[in-house]
Amino acid sequence: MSDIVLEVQSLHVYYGAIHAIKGIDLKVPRGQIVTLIGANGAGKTTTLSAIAGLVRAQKGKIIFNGQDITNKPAHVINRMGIALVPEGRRIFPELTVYENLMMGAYNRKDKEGIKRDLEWIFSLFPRLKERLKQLGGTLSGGEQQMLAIGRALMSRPKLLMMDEPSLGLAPILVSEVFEVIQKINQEGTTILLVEQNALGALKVAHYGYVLETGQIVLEGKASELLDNEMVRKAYLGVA
Ligand SMILES: Nc1ncnc2c1ncn2[C@@H]1O[C@H](COP(=O)(O)OP(=O)(O)OP(=O)(O)O)[C@@H](O)[C@H]1O
Repeated sequence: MSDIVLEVQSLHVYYGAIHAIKGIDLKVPRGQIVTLIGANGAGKTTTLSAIAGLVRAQKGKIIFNGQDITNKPAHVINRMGIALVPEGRRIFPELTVYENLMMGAYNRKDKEGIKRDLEWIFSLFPRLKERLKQLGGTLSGGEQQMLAIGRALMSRPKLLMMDEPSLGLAPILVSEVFEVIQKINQEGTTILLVEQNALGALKVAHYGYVLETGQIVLEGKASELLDNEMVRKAYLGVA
């Protein structure tokens, strides 16, 4: 199998007359964390949505594990192994933590595997284990984010996509989220991470793309982007 899990080729997305994505190319190598950074409205969410089959790609191709998944239905793409943790911690507030996690495993039948993965998620997020019977809506913001990530992991994705997982969290939880992202990756999951927190994202990522008004304006190893003058000025707030 190729070393590239995901390849986006010349992707264009329109919302009516708005040309939101203007020919994006990106690659996610197996086993890595790739981050897509950029300001509000740059097109980060739209890119993830197109990959997940939630918005239509008008032009271009999306290749996952060598298969063309462009404009396939979202549930098919999910079943093929791509999970999305959407922006804003969209968990089910009226379901318990356990039920929320099991929603992520809806298309699995391997009971033993599900049990093993639950234990894995508890080792990543011990607080979820303590709150298993609590309703999702009663969790703190940080715990809901952990639950949203845990639920996505319950589908055992080959590619985990996360949209602004650190957004709106207290600083201590922000570093916790980045630590857990790194741990999930070290334990074998390939990750495409969208973030406005460029510093946090570039510190954990292997490779990064900078998106501005629907186009990639810069890409490189994360360590090089951290040293790049344009990135430092525009995204890290340092000279
Ligand atoms: N449903 C929609 N209908 C019309 N325009 C949209 C829609 N969603 C996004 N857009 C526009 O597409 C562009 C890209 O938006 P997108 O949400 O992908 O950016 P983003 O980088 O993810 O920003 P954010 O962090 O705010 O989500 C913006 O100009 C936005 O206004």
